[in-house]
Amino acid sequence: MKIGLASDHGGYNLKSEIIKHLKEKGIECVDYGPDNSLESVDYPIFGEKVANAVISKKVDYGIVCCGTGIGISLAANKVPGIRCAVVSDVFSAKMSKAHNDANMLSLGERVLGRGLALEIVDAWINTEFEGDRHSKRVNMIKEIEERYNK
Ligand SMILES: O=C[C@H](O)[C@H](O)[C@H](O)COP(=O)(O)O
Repeated sequence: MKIGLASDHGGYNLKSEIIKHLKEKGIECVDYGPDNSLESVDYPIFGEKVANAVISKKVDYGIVCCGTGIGISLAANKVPGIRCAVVSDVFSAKMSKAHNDANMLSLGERVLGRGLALEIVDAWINTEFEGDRHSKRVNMIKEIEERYNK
């Protein structure tokens, strides 16, 4: 499994912790920036970078972090085909994969402690999409996207 990650300054430290954690598990990580936490940067740039990497299949999944996880997920979700879930608990992390086939996860460094954030990441990467009735609903989301992207 190959995961693309990015953040803004508000999520930089959490992103770094997640990369360290995933690498310890032998999971390949591609860091789409930023390279340091000192500079204030704009989260849409980094949300789009990872979303693009997911859609173009450079990576299998994306994980992004900002202060709340909200702004960077909103940006990522503008890329057609992206289903980026902002998650703050383990149950929602599992469901975002099992039912919604989320291909990106977004976390808020100013919301979550390190321990919970890493548990969320583990739950998310270890959960599979269940398909079945959920496939129909995910396809309905794609159809909405197609209607508005003409
Ligand atoms: O949704 C947006 C994120 O939480 C940003 O990380 C946050 O808005 C950045 O705020 P500031 O520029 O005040 O650090």
